[in-house]
Amino acid sequence: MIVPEERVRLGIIGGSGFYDPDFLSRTKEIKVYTPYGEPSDMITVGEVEGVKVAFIPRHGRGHRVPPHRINYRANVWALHQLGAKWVVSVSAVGSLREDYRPGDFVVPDQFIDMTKGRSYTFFDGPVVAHVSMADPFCEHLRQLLIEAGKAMKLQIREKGTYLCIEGPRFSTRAESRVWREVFKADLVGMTLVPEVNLACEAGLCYASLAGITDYDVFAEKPVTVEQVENVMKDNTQKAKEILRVLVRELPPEPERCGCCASLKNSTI
Ligand SMILES: CSC[C@H]1O[C@H](OP(=O)(O)O)[C@H](O)[C@@H]1O
Ligand SMILES: Nc1ncnc2[nH]cnc12
Repeated sequence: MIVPEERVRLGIIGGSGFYDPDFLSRTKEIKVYTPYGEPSDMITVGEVEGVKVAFIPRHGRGHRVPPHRINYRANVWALHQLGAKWVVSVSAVGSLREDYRPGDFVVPDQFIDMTKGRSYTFFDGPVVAHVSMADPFCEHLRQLLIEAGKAMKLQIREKGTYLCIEGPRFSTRAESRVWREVFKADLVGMTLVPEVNLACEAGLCYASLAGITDYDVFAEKPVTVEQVENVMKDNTQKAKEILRVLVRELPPEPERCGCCASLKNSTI
């Protein structure tokens, strides 16, 4: 195995519309080899406010990789290999409630998994692990993201349940009704799972920064890619600014959270 020399504090996974590492300075592109195959793209290592950061666009540059074909294991493994202890995952999501509006940000605190057949674990045997997912996100990192958003006077929602569908199609009206009324989810997207599970297994402090682009299919006009793209550009610029404010407060090592210890007592 080739272990990269670069060491970073923070890993950033860019979602739809977030492919350009232009918010980093002193950049270098590196190829990271993993036991799980190729990450979605080359990884850009650079600095934000003097802090070393690694950036990977989840769908690859130019959005070549659909949500169900993303090599989540390789992406998470690559960031872990680069020494990232903190990972922020940026996503475009649909809203399932009127008061969470396009242009708002949400830092989810829960998720529901409706995906169908992805590679969910690094522990495929003979070592078997069952990590706790009761509180799936790093609370420390969540709070730092919320504070960064508030400092920028953005509408940033402190809680939300992200329901992850398999995609690549959007939900039917009947499905969307179930997500809202039966499951009481707040957001819908296609990429959080299994990224979040894998980050937990890798002992990373992981949080999601979800930018709302649409009202899914319960609004008068159901969501389209065009609609997502219109809002996404603005959300991406705001997300980059939130990240810039975040790194100023990001400690070198996580201290007051349990996520990094989640593998303890999880293996059989
Ligand atoms: C282009 S709309 C659907 C697409 O956008 C979201 O991706 P990401 O979470 O990477 O921002 C959604 O999950 C779908 O993959
Ligand atoms: N309505 C929606 N459903 C699933 N993924 C999305 N990404 C952005 N909007 C979405």
